[in-house]
Amino acid sequence: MASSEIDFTRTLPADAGAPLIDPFGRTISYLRVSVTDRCDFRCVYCMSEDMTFLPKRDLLTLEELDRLCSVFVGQGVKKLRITGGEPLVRRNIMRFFEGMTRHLESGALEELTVTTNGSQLARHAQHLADCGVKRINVSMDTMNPDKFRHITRWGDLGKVMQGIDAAQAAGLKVKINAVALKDFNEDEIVPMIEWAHGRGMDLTLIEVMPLGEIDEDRSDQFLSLRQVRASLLDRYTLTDLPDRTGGPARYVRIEETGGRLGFITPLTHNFCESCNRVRLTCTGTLYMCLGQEDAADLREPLRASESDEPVARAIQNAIARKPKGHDFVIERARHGDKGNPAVSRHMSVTGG
Ligand SMILES: Nc1nc2c(ncn2[C@@H]2O[C@H](COP(=O)(O)OP(=O)(O)OP(=O)(O)O)[C@@H](O)[C@H]2O)c(=O)[nH]1
Ligand SMILES: C[S@@+](CC[C@H](N)C(=O)[O-])C[C@H]1O[C@@H](n2cnc3c(N)ncnc32)[C@H](O)[C@@H]1O
Ligand code: SF4
Ligand code: SF4
Repeated sequence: MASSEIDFTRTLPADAGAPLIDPFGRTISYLRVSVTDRCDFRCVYCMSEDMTFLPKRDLLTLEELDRLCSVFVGQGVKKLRITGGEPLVRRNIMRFFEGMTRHLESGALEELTVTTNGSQLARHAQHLADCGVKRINVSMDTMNPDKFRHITRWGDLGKVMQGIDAAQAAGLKVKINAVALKDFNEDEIVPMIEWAHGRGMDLTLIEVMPLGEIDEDRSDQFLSLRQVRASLLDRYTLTDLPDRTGGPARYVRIEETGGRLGFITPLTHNFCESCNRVRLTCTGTLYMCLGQEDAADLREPLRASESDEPVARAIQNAIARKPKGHDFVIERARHGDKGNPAVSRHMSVTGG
């Protein structure tokens, strides 16, 4: 079998079933997988313009990714989010989605989903829906085409909009993610709420996090969502909702629009105590926390044996080292420390 082909006959490992529980008693049921570090955009808060991406030979093949994800599913992972870089630019990525469908069909996996910049969505939306994807997150920080080109360095907002149209036409539930950026989209938050809710989409606002070196100073970008929420109260009635998606967002209902608005505030609100996730990179490195450097190599045990046992054991050992939480320092993000981010890798390595 060619290495890029997926063995659809492979089911869960024989020793499946041992749940992943970390030292703080948190059950790990959510795996975020960055299938590529490459991207067709260069969002200014995420990457520098001149990025060096991994050589292709370092990447896990799609078959290896399939095998690794299947081991996680065998160990109790119920939710899989495919991210990147831009996941939809990875060659033949739809074959990977097709492969994961078997775990949805067996009931072992409850949710298969994707976070995308939307640039390639128009051509993949129907296929994603056919693979059992029900909802997706699309990142979009502005509705102004010129500002969009500026923030992504060269992205085409029209294509993203076509992608969102195609996703909704395919029956996918769409959530829009927008990073709240000082002096950039503060004045667009209300129009984006009206637009998203008018189309039946949730909107989630994200605070900038200090990950990876970029060309700009993050102190110029940081906008506190506490401040945003306070200013929205002048206009809207916000009702706190208990809703949880398995993600870190805290939601409110905006009574005037009837839609949901999420806030992801990793710096000002600590949601680590209920953390349920770990992150796998496209090279098979497992990060036990978005905000820490510690990681475990799963590629070596994966390649060392035909049996899934060594890698299953390596995953258990890694979970036993999962830290309590991140050490993001608000002041560092707010006042800047351009040359010294809290975590040296870019967000695109783990996919957020
Ligand atoms: N600090 C921290 N931030 C996170 C974590 N998970 C997600 N985020 C942030 O949330 C952003 C949006 O994540 P998404 O990929 O849309 O996923 P999500 O919000 O978990 O998705 P839902 O399943 O829709 O709740 C990420 O880019 C990160 O910025 C986490 O575990 N810790
Ligand atoms: C790294 S991207 C990967 C998936 C895809 N390319 C996209 O943009 O949706 C995932 C999310 O991380 C967010 N993100 C990237 N860098 C960030 C940072 N430094 N702080 C906060 N969010 C960031 C993006 O806005 C996006 O919503
Ligand atoms: S946020 Fe997503 S689209 Fe933007 S540069 Fe990072 S990986 Fe690419
Ligand atoms: S920062 Fe780390 S511990 Fe906290 S929610 Fe994110 S991954 Fe979990």
